[in-house]
Amino acid sequence: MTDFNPIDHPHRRFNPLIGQWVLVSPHRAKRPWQGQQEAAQPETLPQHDPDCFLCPGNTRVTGDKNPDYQNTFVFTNDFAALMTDTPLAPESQDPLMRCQSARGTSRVICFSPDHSKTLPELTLPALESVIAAWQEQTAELGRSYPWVQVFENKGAAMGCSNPHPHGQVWANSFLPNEVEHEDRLQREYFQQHSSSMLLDYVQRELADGSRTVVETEHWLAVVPYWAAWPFETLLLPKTAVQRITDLGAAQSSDLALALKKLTSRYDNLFQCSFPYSMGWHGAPFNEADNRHWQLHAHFYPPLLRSATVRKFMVGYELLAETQRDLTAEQAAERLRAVSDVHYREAGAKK
Ligand SMILES: O=C1CCN([C@@H]2O[C@H](COP(=O)(O)O)[C@@H](O)[C@H]2O)C(=O)N1
Ligand SMILES: [Zn+2]
Repeated sequence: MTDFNPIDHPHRRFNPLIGQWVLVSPHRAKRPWQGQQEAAQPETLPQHDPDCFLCPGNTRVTGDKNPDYQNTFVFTNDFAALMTDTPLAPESQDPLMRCQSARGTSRVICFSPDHSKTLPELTLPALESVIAAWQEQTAELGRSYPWVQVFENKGAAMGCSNPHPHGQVWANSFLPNEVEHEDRLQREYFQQHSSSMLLDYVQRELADGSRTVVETEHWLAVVPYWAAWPFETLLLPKTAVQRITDLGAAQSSDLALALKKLTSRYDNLFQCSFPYSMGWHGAPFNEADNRHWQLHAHFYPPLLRSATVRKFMVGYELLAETQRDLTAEQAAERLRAVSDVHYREAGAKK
C-alpha cells in the first residue's frame, strides 16, 4: 500500500471558520470535459452608458437622478431586500415553523464614474476611495445595526443585473448564518488557544507559501487550505484587526495594492473579466468582547477551467458536502503563474 499523499489521493479538509468539511479529489482533474460551455461576456464597455441606471447624471428607474459623481457614489437600493421600519414579528418558539423579525437597509456603492472599469482596472487612488466608502458605510450603519455586510457580485455569471462596476452594503438587525458560525467558531478557538484563529492561520500561511497568491507589506491573499470554490481566496491582514473601520492609513493604502494585484491575477487567469462574489467579515457591532475576530475578505469565484467553464455546486455538493478536484495548492500555483499586472493595462503599455 503506497503512502497517502494529498496530491494524488482523495481526502477531506476541514474549514475551521464554519465547521464544514470539503472533499478533495485531486486525481479527477484529468477527466474529459463535454459539459456546458457558457458564452464569455462582452469584453469592452463604454466609459459612460446613457442607459445605465448607475452612471453619473443618469436617471434611475425610480426617476431619481444620479449626481455627476467623480469618485464613489452610494445610494439606497430602490429595491432593498430589508426595510428600516418593518413591523416586528411576534417572538416565536415554534419548533417547526419559527419566524423572526428582520430589519435593515441595502445600499449600492458605485465604485467609480467609469462604466467600464472593474476593480483591477481602477487606479490605486480610486481603489482607496472604494475602501474609504466601505469603511464609511460600515461605521455609519454599524451605529444602528449589529451586522453590516459589504460585498460585490461581479459579472453576469453572478447574477449581476447591471455591468457598471459596483458593490453593495446590507445592514442587518440580526447576525446572518455565515457570520453566526464564524463568530461562534472563532470564539471557541480563542477560548481554547488564547489567540485569534485567523491570526494564527495567516502566520502558518506566511511560513508555508504553497497557497500564497498575493503578499504585500500588510496583507496576504491565499487559496485557503479548506477552499471550496476552485480559485477561492481569503484576504487577510498580517496583524490583528477586528473591523475594516480599524485599519490604519498604511494598511488601507496597502489594501488597495493587494486588491489590485489579486483581482488582476484573477482576470489574467483566463484573460477575461473574472466573475466572483466577494465580501468582508469583521467583528459584529455588539457589546461582546470581540478579541476572537480577525477581519478578512472572502472571494468566491465560480470559474473552473476557462472563461466559460464553471464549477457547479450541485448534486453531491448540495446533498452531501462541497467537493473539488483541483487542490488549493494547484489553484494558488495557477494564480501565481500569471502576471499581477492586468492584461489590458499590460496591453496598453506596449
Ligand atoms: O434604478 C435602479 C437600478 C438598479 N438598482 C439596484 O442596483 C443593484 C444592482 O446590483 P446587482 O445587479 O449586483 O444586484 C440591484 O440590487 C438593484 O436593485 C437600483 O436600486 N435602482
Ligand atoms: Zn454605468
